[in-house]
Amino acid sequence: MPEHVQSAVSGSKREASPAVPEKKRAKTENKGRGGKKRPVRKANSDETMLDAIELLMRNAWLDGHPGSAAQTVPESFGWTAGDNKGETEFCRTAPIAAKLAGGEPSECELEVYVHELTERGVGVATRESPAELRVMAEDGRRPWAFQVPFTLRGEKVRIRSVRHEWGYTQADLLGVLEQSPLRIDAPCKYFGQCSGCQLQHTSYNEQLAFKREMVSRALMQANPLFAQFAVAQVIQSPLPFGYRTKLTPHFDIRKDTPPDQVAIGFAMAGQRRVLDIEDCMIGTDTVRTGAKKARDNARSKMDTYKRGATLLIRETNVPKDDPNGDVTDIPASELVKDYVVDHKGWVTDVVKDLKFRYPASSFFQNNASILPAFTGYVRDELRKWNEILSGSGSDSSQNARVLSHLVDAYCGSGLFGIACHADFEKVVGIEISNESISCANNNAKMNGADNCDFLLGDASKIFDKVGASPSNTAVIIDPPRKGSNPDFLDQLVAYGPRVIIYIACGVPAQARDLKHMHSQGAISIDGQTAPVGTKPASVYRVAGVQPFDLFPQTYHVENIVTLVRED
Ligand SMILES: C[S@@+](CC[C@H](N)C(=O)[O-])C[C@H]1O[C@@H](n2cnc3c(N)ncnc32)[C@H](O)[C@@H]1O
Repeated sequence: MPEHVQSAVSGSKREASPAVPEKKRAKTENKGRGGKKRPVRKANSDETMLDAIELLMRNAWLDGHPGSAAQTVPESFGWTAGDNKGETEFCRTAPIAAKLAGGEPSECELEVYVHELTERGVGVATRESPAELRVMAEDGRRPWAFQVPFTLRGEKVRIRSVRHEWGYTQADLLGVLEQSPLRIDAPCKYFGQCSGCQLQHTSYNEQLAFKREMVSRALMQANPLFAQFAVAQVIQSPLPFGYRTKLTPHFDIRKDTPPDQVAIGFAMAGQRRVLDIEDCMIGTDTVRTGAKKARDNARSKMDTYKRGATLLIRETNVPKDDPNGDVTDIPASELVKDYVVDHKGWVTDVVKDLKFRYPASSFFQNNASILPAFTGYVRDELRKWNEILSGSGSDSSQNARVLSHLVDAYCGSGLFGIACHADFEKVVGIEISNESISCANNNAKMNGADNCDFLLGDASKIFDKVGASPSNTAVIIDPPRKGSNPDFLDQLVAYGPRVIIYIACGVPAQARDLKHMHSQGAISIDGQTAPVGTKPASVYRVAGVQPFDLFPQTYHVENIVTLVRED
């Protein structure tokens, strides 16, 4: 393990991130100390840890002992799970964790085996080796689990516990005792301290394999029947480093910190402090140049910023001879890279021969290197199904096509609708942000996509505005990380487009949405649908699951699911 990781992870104190899974809430609601009613906490992403433990319990070693490994900390320990003691947590946590894990309370540092990774790339470890876990399973006992970042399956590591969550203890990695053959030296000197990247300690190929597995796992955890969906190999980013076209370093101005010592960078792993980062390797060359200048500039006028300020550096494309000039009539190929640091500035992104213009502060996909493949996949998937459904084999002329209309729901500034417009008679998009919708319409105009009409509104309001038979319509949905909602999904199924392309940056939410559709009888698996009282208007089969790696070195993955209506 690189020295900087070791020094970074040792001695750190974590901040709390409360997590009380839904099923536990009812039980915990009134259990505060001294009879005080504790507020009900929302379940959050730490549940992925519980999912991972659950998986651990269900795997080969513990087969036959299904169910959550979650255990509550015994009251006799003088501490109730879920309490947040912030920075003083460690001194109380370490002995408790040691005891829960079957050791002596004096063991503040423990040696543990990493068996699994959560979908966030965090190791799930126990004091027991795989062989010992098998014996435990036979005895019907459950292990106490630890969450250890920056580890890999099969590793034996030294940890120090930091704080408890439901059924597990968060820990810091102190050192790797038995190293996985998949471990590599992380290229970035901030890895292990910075919260931005979680996977730099393994090769890019391994990262891709991990992400494919995470997509399968998310689907399977939503519904075990979804294990039957074949998840394709993850399409890799052409740039595993130097890909991010947007960086947002932030800083925390504290009363006693001299301006030249204010940390400007990203959140420290597991803490609410900011780590000073001079250079971020996942940024594009242009963005890194911009970030260095923006840092220097911020330092020189630190007194003008408020606590919690954020810098914004975004790559843009500008006319070569006139960086402030109008890009409208200049071909994409003639634009050159530049950067924007003004939150109120404008950005032009280039995706092959298309240009997209939008305010620097608004949403756009942040890995330009993969966008031609990403948008190309959606376009080709629609073309493929158009040809198959038209029964026209290789005939791709527009007249022969079944799919004449495209709906781009959650369209942002029009990326997918415009990228696919040439294959459709009409494209209608919908988006809730006023600013984005006006960009989408301007972008359509700038790219000669005259058949596009982007409307302002909630995605669920699109279905009466399509103006075409559902049998001639394909729908793209690309909601935010939290996914879509039953209202939209039920209307989608009631409308019944011939093809649905569901693009997701939040794969568990996407899996949950598919689960909802399946529970309504709207997804068939092996020709079978879930038994429901009233049959839905349309039934789909999953015709493709294709992950894309838009965010190398991090645990994030984008996933595209194609659903085709069964007629
Ligand atoms: C992940 S982004 C995708 C944007 C676009 N497809 C792209 O790739 O650039 C999700 C978009 O959904 C929009 N959005 C969020 N909630 C929405 C809703 N209820 N109805 C319509 N759009 C919504 C957001 O403003 C955001 O632009």
